Amino acid sequence: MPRNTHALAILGPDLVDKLAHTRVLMVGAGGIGCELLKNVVLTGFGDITLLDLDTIDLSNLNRQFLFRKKDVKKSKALVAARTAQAFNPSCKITPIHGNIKEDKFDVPWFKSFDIVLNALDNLDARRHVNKMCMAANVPLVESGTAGYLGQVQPILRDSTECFDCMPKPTPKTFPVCTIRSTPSTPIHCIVWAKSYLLPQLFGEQEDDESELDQAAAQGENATEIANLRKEARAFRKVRESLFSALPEQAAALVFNKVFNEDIKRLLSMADMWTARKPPTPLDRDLILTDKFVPPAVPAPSSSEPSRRANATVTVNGTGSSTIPNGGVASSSSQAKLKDQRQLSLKDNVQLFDESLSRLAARLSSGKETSISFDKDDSDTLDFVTATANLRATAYAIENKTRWEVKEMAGNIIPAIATTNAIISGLIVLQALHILRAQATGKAFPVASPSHASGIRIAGLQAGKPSVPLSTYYVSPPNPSCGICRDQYVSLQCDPAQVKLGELINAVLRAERGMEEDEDMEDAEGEDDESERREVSVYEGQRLLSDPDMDDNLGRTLESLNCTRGKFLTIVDEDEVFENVVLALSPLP
Ligand SMILES: Nc1ncnc2c1ncn2[C@@H]1O[C@H](COP(=O)(O)OP(=O)(O)OP(=O)(O)O)[C@@H](O)[C@H]1O
Ligand SMILES: [Zn+2]
Repeated sequence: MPRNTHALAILGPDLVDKLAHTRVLMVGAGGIGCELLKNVVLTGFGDITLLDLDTIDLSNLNRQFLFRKKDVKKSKALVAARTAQAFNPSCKITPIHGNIKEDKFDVPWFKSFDIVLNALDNLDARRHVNKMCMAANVPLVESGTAGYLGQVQPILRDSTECFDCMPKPTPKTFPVCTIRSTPSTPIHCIVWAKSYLLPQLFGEQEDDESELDQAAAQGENATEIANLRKEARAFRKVRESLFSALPEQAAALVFNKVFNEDIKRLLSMADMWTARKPPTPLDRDLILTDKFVPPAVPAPSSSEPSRRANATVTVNGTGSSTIPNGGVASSSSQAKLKDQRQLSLKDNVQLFDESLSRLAARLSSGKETSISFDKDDSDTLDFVTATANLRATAYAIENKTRWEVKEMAGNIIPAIATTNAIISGLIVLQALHILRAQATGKAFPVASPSHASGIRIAGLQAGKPSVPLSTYYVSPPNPSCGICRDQYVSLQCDPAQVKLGELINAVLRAERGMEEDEDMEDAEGEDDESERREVSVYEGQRLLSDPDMDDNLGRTLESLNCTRGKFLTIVDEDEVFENVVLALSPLP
């Protein structure tokens, strides 16, 4: 039986034939990408370009089934292509180990594909591919998964909204004073450890006054801000001791400043604690000799999940305190996996000491000039776990295991192989719908309340196990979208020769329908034409010229760092004409 018998029966000969000649770009060869490549190859797509910037990590193997242990540290794109090639030797797979944002992947390069399938994990790369597909007018199938949820969105220029038509919610942030002075939940302590303490001790040395200026401008408590400024200055001294004192002394110094003196100082601001429970300074010597009595963690409110409801005392005391699931801290939990073990208060102090000296040694060795949080860097994860828990103890907040801290600090929602597999199947179905519609040569049919058949968003929803799949109508483009409503023009030129002024004149001439020899102006733009439009020119967010700023008009594009792959946006100051976006590409 020929390989495509089933595909022929299901899709029909026309579409099957089209697939063999369809050029598809796949961006990302991770969790979704591996599943998707397998599907795309087995469906019968004939010409696949697969791009990924990363190498294979051990932690990928639980769900990225095109990779084996021997492949760790090799290029994802190359290994995935090699593995999938064996599934269908007649298809051509071109792997590229690179970043999709590189300038060489410009608009003409995107135009060379019939369809683009995204299998990415970050907003930045997704937005970039969206823009390139809008500029090149190539259909895009966008996808994402988070735990048990997933979504596949077809994006078709002029027919559907694009990825950027609606603003995306920004990641949650917390007021500075909550993080720095008045935490009330574990995440507040984790954010403090990861984004404040770790950078203060091991990050780039920069003054954090501007963050405080901003907080003051936003009306946060003025005395508190003044105190935080003092504290920041005191930190510089502590940081120096990390590299001059013996490790044991340095750990004690940092501990006492952060978990004792700073907390005492906060306590002295009585008005802060009239409506909330004051923190308890930690005494290092008492903790290490098992004599410290930590403040009790209040029982969780009834809205907490029930498995926590029988928690009685603190999770972080000495050997005698209980942990939420009823065991005794430290001793009985030692049998558990290291990461999932509930640490005692003393364990946390020891973990603090060890990780602090490991991090200090890394900076002292001179190999690194600064260290920032990375969930896969165990020194930073240990440090954040220990310091977040110590702070939580001082504030009578529940402690977290190293495993939980990793999830919370890394904003990680566990990736589920089955979700990726289902979503990858839906991506191929969406691609087939689009290709079939494309073959008719008419506008894409988009489903709406009055027109049931057509392209839709497909998703995997939570909370309804009986109906896991759902579809949604696609919205039309947002008329004010700055990405898909702009006019894109591919501009082939030699940036070393063309000057910005010449370029603007050429565009304005085109707008007035004039021939080149009708033009009276030169590059430096001694223009005396009253009807000339006033325009501003931007590269990305960077302003290159406007009616009052003509310094750059005589400069070449190259000298302005406007080369292949960059976009120049020409904005009509009178808003009569829509923005024109020039996509710079090389001469043939
Ligand atoms: N700008 C980019 N250019 C090319 N590939 C990218 C870009 N940004 C992300 N990727 C790739 O997209 C893939 C996304 O896959 P996935 O979400 O499974 O992430 P992962 O890095 O494999 O796993 P995890 O993040 O859970 O450790 C990754 O392989 C990543 O390298
Ligand atoms: Zn848009």
